[in-house]
Amino acid sequence: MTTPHPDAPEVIVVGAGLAGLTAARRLTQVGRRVRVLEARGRVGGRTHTLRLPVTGVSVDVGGQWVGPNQPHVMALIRELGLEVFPTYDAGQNLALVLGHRLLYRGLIPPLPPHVLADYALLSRRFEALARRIPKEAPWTAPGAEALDAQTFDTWITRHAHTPQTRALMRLYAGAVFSADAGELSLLHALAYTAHGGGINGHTLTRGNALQDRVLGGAQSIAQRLADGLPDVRLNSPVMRVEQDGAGVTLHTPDGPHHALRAILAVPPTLLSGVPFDPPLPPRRAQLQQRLPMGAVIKFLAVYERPFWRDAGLSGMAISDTGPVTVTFDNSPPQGAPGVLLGFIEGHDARALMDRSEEERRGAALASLTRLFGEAALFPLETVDCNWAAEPYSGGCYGALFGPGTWTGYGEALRAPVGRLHWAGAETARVWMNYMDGAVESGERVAAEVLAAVGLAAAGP
Ligand SMILES: Cc1cc2nc3c(=O)[nH]c(=O)nc-3n(C[C@H](O)[C@H](O)[C@H](O)COP(=O)(O)OP(=O)(O)OC[C@H]3O[C@@H](n4cnc5c(N)ncnc54)[C@H](O)[C@@H]3O)c2cc1C
Repeated sequence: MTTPHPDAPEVIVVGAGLAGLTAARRLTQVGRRVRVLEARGRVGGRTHTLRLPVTGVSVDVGGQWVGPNQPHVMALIRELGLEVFPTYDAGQNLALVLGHRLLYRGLIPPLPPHVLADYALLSRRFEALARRIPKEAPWTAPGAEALDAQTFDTWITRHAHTPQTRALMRLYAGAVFSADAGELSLLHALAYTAHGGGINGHTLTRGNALQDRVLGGAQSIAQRLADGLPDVRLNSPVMRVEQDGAGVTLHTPDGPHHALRAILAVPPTLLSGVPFDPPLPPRRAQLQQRLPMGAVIKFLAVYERPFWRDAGLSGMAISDTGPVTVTFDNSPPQGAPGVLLGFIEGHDARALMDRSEEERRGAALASLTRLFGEAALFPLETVDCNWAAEPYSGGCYGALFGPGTWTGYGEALRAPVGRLHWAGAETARVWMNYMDGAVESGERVAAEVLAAVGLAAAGP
């Protein structure tokens, strides 16, 4: 490895998602020379805004919601001069649970009183446990080993007394983790829930994480960030990472890139396929093997108008019969055309992820029709994003922590390895696996790198 050239970047950021670009912005703002290497031909990573060809409407096929309880991303949106608009939530919600079609307002459908009591007890018990978990370091929680030795589903099965309560909690896992409850450690489910201050923080609109969408699409945050940076290189997948006493060398198809330090702001599991020289410490290497990505297909159907609003429906629905298990009204702020968003998650996503787009479309429209009637069968156009098919994401919304991962490997999640620093939504100390967490991790890692290299003159 050669000593970095004086004109070379001081810091290389791998990944032009919200985490990497936030870190690059903060370092650039204090005069550091930064290069961003991005594998895809676009910035934004797990945020992706598409303009649809037939109707011309813009839709987010990746992350989209932000809320007032998410200070990092909200502050960044303001700083970049972007605006948000409220999620449409007027009218009644719809639930299909165990074959019953129910209309309701708020979070919980009008189930029989004994079921509501069961759900209230179970969710309170779950949230009380969640409050005991330190979000930044779940492995230090009292009784962490026992909580991490069982799955969320084991806990649901043991403590829920009615099939409806089990169905609702499993829907929570699908909607919030894009996974089945059986794929998640209980400790992870609790810690993650704690990031939102409870179940409602993750699942409700007003005052919570689903309150707003970004005008122009969520990808515009990344685009604005990148526009302010001098050296963002697209189509530059990092294929090998080297470090020694003098600096780091990152190899892309265009050749080597040298710097003093590197920030790796990509989903940890993707780094399992990247050789490191010297090899990463065993705990870090095994951590990367143990963080599979969730399974989600985000499906959007565009209609001339939001016809469900005529029937007094909000467009928000939950269903324990897939493949679409959660829907929202995703129409633009002016209310036309009408856009229905359907999430396909966990086992439902696995059943469809290897099928053709046409087959996924047919299955998703059948679900929307079951919920909203015949009119849902005839959209002007549809689009979906099958995130498992995206090689530079590997799935979404984020990494899943199965049993044993937090307690066995948690300490390695953010600990720098020599000149290598870790960022990304998976490493967030707040709102892990959300856009807010990605931004927080970018801020945290920028401060970490500055502490290592100093604010002024370049030096190791
Ligand atoms: C369908 C879906 C819905 C979601 N909904 C929401 C939501 O409503 N609200 C919310 O807050 N969050 C949501 N999320 C999650 C949110 O989008 C992510 O947590 C966040 O965008 C992650 O940002 P990041 O920078 O950490 O990672 P990423 O966005 O994944 O960025 C990592 C970047 O690294 C690049 N990369 C990977 N490997 C390499 C390599 N070897 N070399 C160079 N570059 C590489 C990738 O191409 C990518 O651009 C959703 C995600 C999805 C997919």
